[in-house]
Amino acid sequence: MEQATMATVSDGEGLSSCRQNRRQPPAVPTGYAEMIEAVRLLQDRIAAAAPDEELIAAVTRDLTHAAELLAPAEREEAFRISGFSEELPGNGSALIPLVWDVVSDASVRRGRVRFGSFHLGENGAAHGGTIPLLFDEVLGRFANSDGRASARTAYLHVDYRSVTPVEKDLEFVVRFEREEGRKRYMTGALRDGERVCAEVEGLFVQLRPGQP
Ligand SMILES: CCCCC/C=C\C/C=C\C/C=C\C/C=C\CCCC(=O)SCCNC(=O)CCNC(=O)[C@H](O)C(C)(C)COP(=O)(O)OP(=O)(O)OC[C@H]1O[C@@H](n2cnc3c(N)ncnc32)[C@H](O)[C@@H]1OP(=O)(O)O
Repeated sequence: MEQATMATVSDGEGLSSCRQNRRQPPAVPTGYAEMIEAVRLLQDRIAAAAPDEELIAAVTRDLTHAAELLAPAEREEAFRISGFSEELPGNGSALIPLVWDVVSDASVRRGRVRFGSFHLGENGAAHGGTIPLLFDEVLGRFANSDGRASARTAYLHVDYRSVTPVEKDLEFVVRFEREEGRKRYMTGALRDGERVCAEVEGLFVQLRPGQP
C-alpha cells in the first residue's frame, strides 16, 4: 500500500527545519495511461460534437455505466494516481492540457503542449482560463522539483500576447528565476513556433510546518 513519506526539509532561510508530507509517486497499473487518454479523447469529442437525441441518450448511458464501474475504486487523495504521476503524460490528469517531451536542468525547463477542443474558447483559440492552468501546472511542478518542500501558488501574472491555438503542438519554456527564503520566483512563455502566445510570472511560497 502506498504511503505518504516524511522528509526533513529546510525552510529555505536556513533558520530551522520542518517536516512536511510528501507523497510517494503512485504505482501506475497497466492500461492506466490509456484510460486517461480515452477520457481526453472523450472530452475533445464531446466538445466538438453536436449530437442528436438518440446519440446523446446512448453516450449518457455508457458514461453513467463507466462512472458506476469506477465508484468502488475511489480512494483517499494520498492513494490516487490522476494528476500525481510524473511518468504519465500530463501527469495522468485529463484536466491539464497534454504536456510531453519535458526536458529540464536546474534553472530551465522546456516541453511541448497541446490544447484540445475541450479547451476551446472561440475562433480556434484556447479559453483564457486554460493558459494559467497550464502555467500553474508547469511552473508549480518546477517550483516543487529537486526534493524541495511543498510550495503553493501565491500569484500568477499572465500576459496574453497573441491567440493560443487549440489542436496544435506548442512549446513552453519555464525558468526558475530565484529563491528568496520561502519564496520561489518563476517565469515562463508559451510559443506557437516563433510567435509568443503568452508569458507568465509566478510566485510560489513554501508552506510552513502544518500549513494546509
Ligand atoms: C492544486 C493544489 C496543488 C497543491 C500543491 C502543494 C504542494 C505541492 C507538492 C507537490 C507538488 C507537485 C506538483 C505541483 C503541481 C502544481 C502546483 C500547483 C500549485 C497550486 O496550484 S496551489 C493552489 C493555489 N494556491 C493556493 O491555494 C494558495 C493559497 N494561499 C496560501 O495558502 C497562502 O497565501 C500562501 C501559502 C501562498 C502564503 O501565505 P503564508 O501565510 O504562508 O505566507 P505569508 O503571507 O507570510 O507570505 C510569505 C511571503 O510571501 C509573500 N507573498 C505571499 N503571497 C503573496 C502575493 N500574492 N503576492 C506577493 N507576495 C506574496 C509575502 O509578502 C511574504 O514575503 P516576505 O517574507 O518577504 O514578507
